Amino acid sequence: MPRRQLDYSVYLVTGREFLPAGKDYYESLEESLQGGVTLVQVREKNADTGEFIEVARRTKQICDKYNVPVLINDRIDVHLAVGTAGIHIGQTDCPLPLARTLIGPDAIIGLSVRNVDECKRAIEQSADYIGIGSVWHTSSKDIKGRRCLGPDGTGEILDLLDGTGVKAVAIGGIHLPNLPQLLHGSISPKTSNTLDGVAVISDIVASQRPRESASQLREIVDSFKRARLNLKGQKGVFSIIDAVDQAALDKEYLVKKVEGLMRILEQETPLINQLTNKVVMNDSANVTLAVGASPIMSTNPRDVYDLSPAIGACLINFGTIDDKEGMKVAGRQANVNRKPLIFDPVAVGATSFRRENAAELLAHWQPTIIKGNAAEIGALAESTEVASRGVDAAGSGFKDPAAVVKALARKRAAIIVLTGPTDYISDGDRVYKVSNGSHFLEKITGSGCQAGTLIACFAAASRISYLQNNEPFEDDSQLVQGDMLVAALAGILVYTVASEAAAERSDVKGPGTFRSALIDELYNLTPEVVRHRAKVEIL
Ligand SMILES: Nc1ncnc2c1ncn2[C@@H]1O[C@H](COP(=O)(O)OP(=O)(O)OP(=O)(O)O)[C@@H](O)[C@H]1O
Ligand SMILES: Cc1ncsc1CCO
Repeated sequence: MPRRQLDYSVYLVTGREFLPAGKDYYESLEESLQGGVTLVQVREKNADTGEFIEVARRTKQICDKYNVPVLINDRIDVHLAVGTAGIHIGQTDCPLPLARTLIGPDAIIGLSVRNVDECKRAIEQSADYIGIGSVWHTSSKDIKGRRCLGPDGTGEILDLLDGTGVKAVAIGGIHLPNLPQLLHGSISPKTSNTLDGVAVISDIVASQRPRESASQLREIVDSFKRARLNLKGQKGVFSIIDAVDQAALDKEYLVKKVEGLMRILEQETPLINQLTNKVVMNDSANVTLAVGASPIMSTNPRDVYDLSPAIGACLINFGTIDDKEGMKVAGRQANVNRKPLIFDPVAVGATSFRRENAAELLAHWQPTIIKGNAAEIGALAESTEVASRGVDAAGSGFKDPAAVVKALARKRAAIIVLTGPTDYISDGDRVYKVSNGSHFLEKITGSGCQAGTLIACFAAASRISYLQNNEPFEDDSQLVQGDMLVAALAGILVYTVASEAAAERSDVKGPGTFRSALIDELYNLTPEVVRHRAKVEIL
């Protein structure tokens, strides 16, 4: 008989030590079940055997009322005494094959895994599920300086589970604000496998209102699962639903969408917060104004926190890495407030300092769109095909740029924009190729940074378009609402088309006059000119 299937969506791990003062454990447990907890693990680190059995027995009694299964942390004897659904063991607890012989074929066994090797062993030993962690630092477990996996490390492990039937939950530092980031950011790069649920302790146990806490977590997990079902198969991260899908493959349709977004920017003037480098700050603010949006270059952690609810999108460009704390807060708040977050990892491949900073930021928040030149995208993709020369890329580029952007989009669960004489944009499913632009863009500093700024402006417009029209799009659990693939295309197209118009002007004599002509042409650009000049291919 196959073992019972559990619903891992919101997996509560108990911890009486985290209860708020005056809150009773059983009362808190019952409220959390009413809020939608789907599975409970009784974890007692300090109780003696008799007390553990008593807590487990009463926990099971309450969970039975809600038809929610109970697992026991570590202690096979307690599981056998109480007759729970199974056990959860760690790497240093009773070995899984021995545990299986002791508890029989019908009970569930879950195993904690911290890396790919432990996951492979868990599959070999036929664990029913694995608990992947720690995803982030947490006060409830001593992880002794071990590196946290982050959403992408979690995704690498999920790749191994595809087709095995082994289920997976993530654990460690998971809270309501970072839950969407985790769910989306951990979609596995090769097989698009996803978490079956998340294990939480303090968000529920330490809450004065565990019912609300559990129900908010449940809502996010449920809507994420619905969205994945809607995406059917191997679609990209931000794929739109089938009705629009065919149309999205049509160049005319895309250009029309870009035109619509240009109008929205003019009408709505979204505020774009840009944590960017000292070299380009002024030009970036001016191109923002030229397309109708409103720039603010705020970097102070408190300030970016307060601004986040009011902005249309946030750009993080670490060209001069001056404000890392501000970048952390701004990115995290963009995720919390579901605002598009555009990451421009300037010269990330050039130094280990930059690589480490990019890794730290990417473990802290989930970008919506990542934009870079060939060296930057190559560094993030861990490819050695393109070297960097400071902030520029050296050499002729990738042999198969479309494959690079597609794979990285899947790995990072973000839209990827690769700039250069030809630009490639992908959501992990489709790839758009844009052949507009001017060689003068290579002769002014920060053209890539300005392209990133414009992508942020159009991401804000795309979100507004979604909110205004309730456009048919993927489920509400998406980290950011609106078609971010079209937004990225719009930013690149508008910038490169305006650069062509600027380069053709008779008063443009070189990079200096080109630089100011470019701002004028962005300001004067009409949707009709974009339509006329657009060189977009759908690969
Ligand atoms: N030779 C070219 N012909 C046409 N367009 C170009 C050319 N080189 C760059 N571009 C365009 O310029 C913009 C910036 O791309 P690029 O790859 O040069 O960025 P970058 O190296 O990050 O720049 P920076 O470091 O100066 O910010 C993109 O929109 C790209 O399409
Ligand atoms: C030149 C330069 N140095 C750091 S950032 C920057 C702008 C182009 O990326």
